[in-house]
Amino acid sequence: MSAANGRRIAVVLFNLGGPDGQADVKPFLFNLFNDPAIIGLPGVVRTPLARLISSRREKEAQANYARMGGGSPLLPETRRQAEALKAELQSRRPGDEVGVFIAMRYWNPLTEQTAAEVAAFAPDEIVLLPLYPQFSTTTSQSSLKLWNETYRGPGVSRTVCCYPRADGWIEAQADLIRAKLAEAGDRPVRVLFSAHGIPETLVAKKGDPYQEQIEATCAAVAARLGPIDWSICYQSRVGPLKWLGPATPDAIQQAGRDGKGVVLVPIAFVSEHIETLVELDEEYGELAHEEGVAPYLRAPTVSLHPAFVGALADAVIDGLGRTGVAPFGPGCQGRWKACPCQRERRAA
Ligand SMILES: C=CC1=C(C)c2cc3[nH]c(cc4nc(cc5[nH]c(cc1n2)c(C)c5CCC(=O)O)C(CCC(=O)O)=C4C)c(C)c3C=C
Ligand SMILES: [Fe+2]
Ligand SMILES: [Fe+2]
Repeated sequence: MSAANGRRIAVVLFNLGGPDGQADVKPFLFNLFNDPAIIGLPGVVRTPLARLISSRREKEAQANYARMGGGSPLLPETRRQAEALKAELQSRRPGDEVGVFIAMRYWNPLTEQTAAEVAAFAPDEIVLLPLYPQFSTTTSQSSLKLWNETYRGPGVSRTVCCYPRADGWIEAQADLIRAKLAEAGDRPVRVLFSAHGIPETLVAKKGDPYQEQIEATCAAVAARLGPIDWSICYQSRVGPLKWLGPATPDAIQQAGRDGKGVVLVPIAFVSEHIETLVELDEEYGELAHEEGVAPYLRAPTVSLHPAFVGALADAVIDGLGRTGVAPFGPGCQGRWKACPCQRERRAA
């Protein structure tokens, strides 16, 4: 089926998902820890372990979600981004019929439901677009793998693997940080780019490009800001493995020892949720206060920033323009080392 004057284009946005209410916390955590991309053990061990961890973690996680009204704001935030992207794409391609869908990895709307909705939309073309600027086996690859195993409808698929240095993404970040630097005035501050951590072994043994892409994003944002004091740190550590470091709390303490305030910048998230509103604002805000780190300012996530929405639209249009069966990263569907983005990286 084709739109009257053009093509039917489905854009599928991928994100992690979050519980809608308190009763969803445990099954959401179970889905997360039962993902082989998160716990790389055979199912016979992983599934009971996921049950155990989700039971043990439930109360504490529920208390954290309760601080945001009971559930995660991630889905409503992502819906607003989907609407903004749809409006932008419709204005850029008035002849096409565009549908923007959301597939969450661990909570509703889950991949299976979205795959059925996309199939019913009967697209001519599909662009798979993770809401993770930096590619990781734990996030984008996990979502894309499940999508490719699940979707059985029509349409030619193209994948946007990642966009760690996309112009609009970098500009949106820089713009939001500039506002916080202006708020700091002449008080000395360090810009701390805080990324969600992953276990070190994923980088060392699986060659996960996440850390390298985080570093690429931070360098690009810092370059656009001009001379500033900046460093990178990693938040949200879970479990017994060694994670990427330095840890964000340590970096905040270090800033204090160096006599600096902090502008904290979430650099791997594109919307607000538990990891920004509770962890960065409340938990680390308290730590900064105890450590006498002042000012402690947190840049908002890029959310609906027009430059960011523009970057997503650019990525979709770029993806649509790629021909053949190797668009923007089929390599990222489990074979990301062969992806064009990795070739660009090696050439840089
Ligand atoms: C760049 C984004 C993310 C990476 C990389 C990532 C890896 C990762 N996460 C966990 C464990 C948890 N993550 C949780 C919440 C959460 N994680 C991300 C993003 C990334 N995770 C987001 C956007 C969210 C928020 C969802 C929401 O509900 O608002 C949680 C649940 C919260 C908690 O209990 O702390 C867990 C657990 C691991 C183990 C991992 C890599 C191995
Ligand atoms: Fe996470
Ligand atoms: Fe790629």
